[in-house]
Formats: sequence, structure tokens, C-alpha cells
Amino acid sequence: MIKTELNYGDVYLVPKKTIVDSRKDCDTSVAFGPRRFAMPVYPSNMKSVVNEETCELFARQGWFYTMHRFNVDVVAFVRRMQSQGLVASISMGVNEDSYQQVADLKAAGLTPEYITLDIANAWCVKAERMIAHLKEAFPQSFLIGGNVATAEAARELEAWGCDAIKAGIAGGRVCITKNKTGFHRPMISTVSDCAAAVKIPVIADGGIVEHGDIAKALVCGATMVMAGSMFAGFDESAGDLVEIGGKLYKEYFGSASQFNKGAYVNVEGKKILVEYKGAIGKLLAELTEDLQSSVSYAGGRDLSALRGVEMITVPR
Ligand SMILES: NC(=O)C1=CN([C@@H]2O[C@H](COP(=O)(O)OP(=O)(O)OC[C@H]3O[C@@H](n4cnc5c(N)ncnc54)[C@H](OP(=O)(O)O)[C@@H]3O)[C@@H](O)[C@H]2O)C=CC1
Ligand SMILES: Nc1nc2c(ncn2[C@@H]2O[C@H](COP(=O)(O)O)[C@@H](O)[C@H]2O)c(=O)[nH]1
Repeated sequence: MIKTELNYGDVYLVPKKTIVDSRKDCDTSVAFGPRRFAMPVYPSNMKSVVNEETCELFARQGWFYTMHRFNVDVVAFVRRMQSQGLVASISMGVNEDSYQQVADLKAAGLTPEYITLDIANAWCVKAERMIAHLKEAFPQSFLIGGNVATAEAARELEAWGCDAIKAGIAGGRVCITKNKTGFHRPMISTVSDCAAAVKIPVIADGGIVEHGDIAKALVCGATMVMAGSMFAGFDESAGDLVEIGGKLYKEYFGSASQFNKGAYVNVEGKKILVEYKGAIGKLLAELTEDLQSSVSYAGGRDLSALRGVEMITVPR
């Protein structure tokens, strides 16, 4: 029997009685690890989405962020953020260069508050080794492991010592993993299964198309949401600005694309152009308004209201 699974676009949320006088009374802040952040959504740790300036901007606004892991001087980055009293949140891989970065941070006496172990399928022996290494080197850091897509994988990463897991395989806008390997799970099913399986927070990663998808991910049990394409078209986005036929675009490419890797080897990502949309401030304000509205429809005053919301599918 082949199972049917659901994506964000396949479901809607059922409204409850609103108890606030204004949407502005709804609190969108979220406790995540040792800190509280203004919103439960943040940009993907991709070279075409964030750079040091983007990370600093998000940290200053009280939003969470994670710096990507591609040719980054982590010692300089962590020092830069912490010397300004900002949260330091970095990414690591599983290869020798990442072990060297751990040693460099230790030698410099630096401890990032948040570390994200970032590989396509973190349910693997190489990730298990790196997670053990990171837990030993930085027991005080909040360790996010990802990505995974099943309850069993989520449980294993929790058992290996992750403080949070990132869920979502092959659901991203510039992903070609599902085309090239055949593997993928839709996000509603992925997030619901992973969140039900573990006690630690789950980050829903990839596949956000509409702002309301963020509320849907939280209803499925996610604590945080990571999005790439949604944050890719702005002045502050890391991708290059290009002009074609008098129209402006920003480049957005996958971390496993030829453009990121510098070679066509094990390519599982592509490059696209996203419409240029100006300054990012307008998006951040609109995301906040939209999530405040979601909380009001959920019949509460804060994000906890979303946990009790009924989800339905509509036949197409
Ligand atoms: N969320 C998602 O769905 C996906 C995200 N990505 C993103 O792309 C980037 C690159 O990802 P990734 O390829 O994992 O990392 P890397 O290319 O950095 O690979 C990390 C190491 O793991 C090994 N490795 C990677 N995949 C496999 C595999 N399937 N089987 C055995 N060994 C493997 C690689 O060896 P070798 O190359 O020799 O196999 C390499 O030594 C990451 O930032 C990741 O988040 C990529 C695909 C899907
Ligand atoms: N299969 C691939 N997935 C990738 C790649 N680079 C990043 N990603 C994942 O996509 C999300 C962003 O998705 P979006 O729908 O919000 O744009 C990102 O956070 C990664 O998990 C890649 O090269 N291949």
C-alpha cells in the first residue's frame, strides 16, 4: 500500500474565536535554546541567502539566524558578533575542514551560542561522529542537527545529543534531490512525524511558499521555520543582483549546486533568479503582521495557540 502524504499547499487551518481586540496584541516571540527571538522563522544558512551583514541585521532585530558554512572564517565571525553583544550562530559540516574550525574556535577560546550541523541527510555515521565531537568540544552550545525527514531519524539525532533537529529533505525551491535521487517527503508529513517523535524543538526547513505556511508548520509541531527563497530577493539577501531586459533579479542557488560547490560533482541543487523586492524590512514587518493574524484566528494571544488548531485537507 502506498501512503499519501501532505505538503503545505494541501492543508488549511480551521479558525477559532478571536479573543484579542487587535492583531497587534498577539505575541509572535519564541523561546529557542538559551534565548528568545522576535519571530519563529529565519533565513536558510545558504551562501546565496545570508552573509555576515545579513546575520548581523537579523541578530540586531532580535530574529534568529544561522551563518552558512562555506568558506567562512568562523573565529572572526563569532568574535565579530560576540564583541557587539550579538548572538553567535554558525554552521558546521562533517569533513576535515569542520574539525579544523572546531579546533580553531577552541584555540581562540570562543564558544558560539548556536551551532548547526548542516548536511543533506544527517541520519548518517559521519554526522553521528561530528555531533559527538561538537558536544564534547562545546557542551554549552545549543546544537541543531539536520536535516532529517522521519520519526526514526529524528529520534536518533535526539539520542546522539542534538538540542534541536532540522526537518525537511528535498522540499526546497532550488532542490533537485528528488529529481536526481527519487527521495523526498512533503513538509506537513515530515514536520508532524518528526515533532511527534522527539521532545527537543523541531525546525521545519524548506518549502515555504506562502506566509501562512509558517503557521501551518507551527501547527504541525515545529518550534522554528527556516526559509530560503522567501528571504532571497532583497537588498540584504546575499545573492548577486542581476538585470535582464530592464528587470532586476537576485540570484538564489542551492548549497549543493554547481555554483556553490565550484564543480559539477554530486550536484543536488540549481540556481534560479528571484524577483528583486528592495529592502527586507517590509517583508519582516509583513511576516510579523501575518503571524499575529494567524495567532488571532487560532483563538489565542501567543504562538502556543497554534498547537491546538485543527488542520483539514480540501479535495482539489
Ligand atoms: N535539505 C535538503 O534537502 C538538502 C540540502 N542540501 C544542502 O547542500 C549542502 C551540501 O550537502 P551535503 O551533500 O550533505 O554535504 P557535503 O557536500 O558537504 O558532504 C558532506 C560529506 O558527506 C558525504 N556525503 C554526502 N552525502 C552523502 C551520501 N548520500 N552518502 C554518503 N556520504 C555522503 C560527502 O562525501 P561524498 O561527496 O564523497 O559523497 C562529504 O564528505 C548542505 O548545505 C545541505 O544542507 C543538499 C541536498 C539536500
Ligand atoms: N536539495 C537541496 N536542498 C537544498 C539545497 N540548498 C539548500 N537546500 C535546502 O532548501 C532549503 C530552502 O528551501 P526554500 O524552499 O525555502 O527555498 C534550505 O534551507 C535547505 O534545507 C540544495 O542544493 N539542494
